[in-house]
Amino acid sequence: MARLHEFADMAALTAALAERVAWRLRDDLAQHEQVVLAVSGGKSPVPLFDALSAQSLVWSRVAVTLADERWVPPDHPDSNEALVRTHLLKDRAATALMVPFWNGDAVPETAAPALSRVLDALPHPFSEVILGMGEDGHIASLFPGAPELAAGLSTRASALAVNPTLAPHARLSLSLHALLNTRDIVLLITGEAKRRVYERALGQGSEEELPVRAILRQNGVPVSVFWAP
Ligand SMILES: O=C(O)[C@H](O)[C@@H](O)[C@H](O)[C@H](O)COP(=O)(O)O
Repeated sequence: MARLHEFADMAALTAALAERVAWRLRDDLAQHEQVVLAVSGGKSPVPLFDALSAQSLVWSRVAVTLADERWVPPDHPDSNEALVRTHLLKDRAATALMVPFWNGDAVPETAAPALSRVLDALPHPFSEVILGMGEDGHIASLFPGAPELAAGLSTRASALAVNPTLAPHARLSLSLHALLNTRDIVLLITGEAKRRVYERALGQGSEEELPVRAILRQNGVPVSVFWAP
């Protein structure tokens, strides 16, 4: 069951969420030598990344990885790795370890097995998975209508290639199984349109129609929805 946290604006949301994620990482660092934070790309998390990079914690023991990657090199403007390196792995967080998805292969299909092995070797469960959501209800790169969606929702492999029908770029995404191997999930959404999608996802319908339902309907991992207009 998801818990909704509503804020008056993005500034208030960002401040509260940065404190919360930092608290969780510190708490886990007190008990584990290395902890893992998995983050989504896209526009929504940029202010959060900036705020998080100013948080004081032992970042050298934090591995930062992705929920998904657009299959473009890190010097491409759409690269999620570049977004994370630019906005999160700086200031106090500059010493965090980046675990990228991109390996230079021509297509993500050939990269998925090796990435799954890299991800499986990281400490589990992850400390936190921070997800965004598209207006089509996708999370990570689990897109409605993608030929790989059913596999993404059911495979035990950690990573899979996805070829969205509408969104740009082939992708490499964590599977639902990997997204749920965490102590906590944050779903960060902004604006009225995504709020309506979220409300709709709480109602009846399939996970294939709105993949975000797959995390809202499970009870194994707490999900906190952070929303601002
Ligand atoms: O790389 C990506 O595209 C994502 O990780 C994706 O799942 C993103 O979180 C949503 O599309 C929301 O994106 P915005 O925040 O840009 O709306």
